[in-house]
Amino acid sequence: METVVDASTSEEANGSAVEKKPTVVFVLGGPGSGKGTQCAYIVEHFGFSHFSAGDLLRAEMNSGSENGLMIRSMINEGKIVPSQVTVNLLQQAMEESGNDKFLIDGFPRNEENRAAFEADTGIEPAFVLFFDCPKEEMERRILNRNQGREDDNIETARKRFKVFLESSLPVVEYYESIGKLQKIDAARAIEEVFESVKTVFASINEKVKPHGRAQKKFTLLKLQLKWKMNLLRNGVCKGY
Ligand SMILES: Nc1ncnc2c1ncn2[C@@H]1O[C@H](COP(=O)(O)OP(=O)(O)OP(=O)(O)O)[C@@H](O)[C@H]1O
Ligand SMILES: Nc1ccn([C@@H]2O[C@H](COP(=O)(O)O)[C@@H](O)[C@H]2O)c(=O)n1
Ligand SMILES: [Mg+2]
Repeated sequence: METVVDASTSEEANGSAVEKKPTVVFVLGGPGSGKGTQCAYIVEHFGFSHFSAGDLLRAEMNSGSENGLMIRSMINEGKIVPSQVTVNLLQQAMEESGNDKFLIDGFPRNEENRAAFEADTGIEPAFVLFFDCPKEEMERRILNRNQGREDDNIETARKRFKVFLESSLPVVEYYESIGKLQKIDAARAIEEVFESVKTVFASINEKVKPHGRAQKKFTLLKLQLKWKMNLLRNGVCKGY
């Protein structure tokens, strides 16, 4: 298993140890783009714990909790559940896992999600994976998924896609603007997509190995410049 080192943490300042925060990678992409599928492979290869915000919400919905009815109605309408509910579920799952490396899948879904997670945990993602897939392919995948999800029908899928465009893409664009976005072409076969994912994790590992503060800053600036050049050349998504 390969390891991934967080650029922002395991460093010593003035001889004293700085508190080591967990490494968090946000995994974003439209409904059905393949986030959960790829996360399972990443867990196997890179030792992360995987938490899907949607899965946590569905478990909470089925647990008979006081938020259950509200969550069911939001999910069936493709709407985004208030951040405090989702952030609490994520924080609890992270604490209970005993791990310090997390793939947070399907989160942050909007600016409110992003700000609430940062305010409550003090954690910023090491980087953000974005699975870029055309709408027609995502629709096909959702309608063929067959996992008994109440929201896997054409009507709700279209609502989810609209919410993705209006609320989630701006968050993707935000991470692009600060040089943290790693865009993956998700329209290919599962194995091909994972080859690209592996390259991202391996190259991040190589580039953020702990070294001097000045060298680290220089490396990050170089990376940001490279990502920005790529994004300028390719645009942020498949032109939804
Ligand atoms: N690259 C791929 N090619 C073809 N089918 C795929 C690919 N990746 C995933 N799938 C299939 O598409 C469906 C959706 O994948 P997955 O559940 O991973 O998407 P997701 O992004 O997590 O969706 P959601 O946002 O709705 O949770 C699944 O049935 C999965 O097996
Ligand atoms: N941050 C989030 C994530 C999900 N939801 C709700 O769950 C639904 C399903 O999410 P998937 O990632 O499993 O597709 C989604 O449509 C939302 O209703 C949320 O509110 N907040
Ligand atoms: Mg999923």
